[in-house]
Amino acid sequence: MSDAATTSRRLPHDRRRGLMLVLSSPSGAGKTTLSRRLLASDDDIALSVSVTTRAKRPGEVDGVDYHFIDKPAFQRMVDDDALLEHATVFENSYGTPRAAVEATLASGRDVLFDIDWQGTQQLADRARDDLVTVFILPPSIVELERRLTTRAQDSAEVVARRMAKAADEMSHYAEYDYVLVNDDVDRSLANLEAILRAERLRRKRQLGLSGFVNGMREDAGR
Ligand SMILES: Nc1ncnc2c1ncn2[C@@H]1O[C@H](COP(=O)(O)OP(=O)(O)OP(=O)(O)O)[C@@H](O)[C@H]1O
Ligand SMILES: Nc1nc2c(ncn2[C@@H]2O[C@H](COP(=O)(O)O)[C@@H](O)[C@H]2O)c(=O)[nH]1
Repeated sequence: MSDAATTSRRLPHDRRRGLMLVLSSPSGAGKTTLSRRLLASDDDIALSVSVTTRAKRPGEVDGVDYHFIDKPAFQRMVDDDALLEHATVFENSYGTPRAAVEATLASGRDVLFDIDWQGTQQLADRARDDLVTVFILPPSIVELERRLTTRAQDSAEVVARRMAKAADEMSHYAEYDYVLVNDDVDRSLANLEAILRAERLRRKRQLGLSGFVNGMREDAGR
């Protein structure tokens, strides 16, 4: 369909307040996999690319997967209040650059976050109304370890450290709006898309509704 045709089908209530969709999980449950699939299928949502002090994994691209920065640069961003939230996870620092998130929301698009429970709590303190939070559980602990191992991007020691923290991470699932058990990727993606579709339709996010309804009432009175 052409742009003009799409535009002409737009109704006044299609103007939306952008939302912030957060995915959290124990390491290896599938956040990155689901994020990539969602971003590929939906043009109205953009990833918040975090800054981190952790080393780049094979295949990761600076500016795409993360902004890889050193500890002094991270501390400067904290001091300048340039991060919406930040946390130490597995002994590395991670944070969400504020400017990019604000620019995306201002352009009318939604923002996707792949962050841990500490960052989610900080975002909730600042913007609960705009936040939709999803916790992703693995089908089992054995499967979680299998996924971390077969991903083959971390040493055995790093995998062991992440497995040791998994139970603690998972204990936060009840703080989230939605929980998905990521057994089958296609099914999880479909469920994530359903959550996003429904959340976009919440009355509080549809900005032009009163003008739209008033216009119809005037038309009906003619
Ligand atoms: N539903 C699934 N079934 C089988 N394998 C999966 C599934 N979802 C993800 N995987 C695989 O599990 C591994 C870990 O997934 P992924 O990197 O997406 O996890 P993550 O939650 O982003 O981890 P981290 O927090 O460490 O970044 C990858 O190799 C991925 O291909
Ligand atoms: N609080 C934040 N947590 C973040 C951010 N970016 C990533 N993360 C979380 O860190 C762990 C480890 O990630 P990995 O890429 O090293 O495997 C994972 O739980 C991420 O969700 C962030 O900006 N803030």
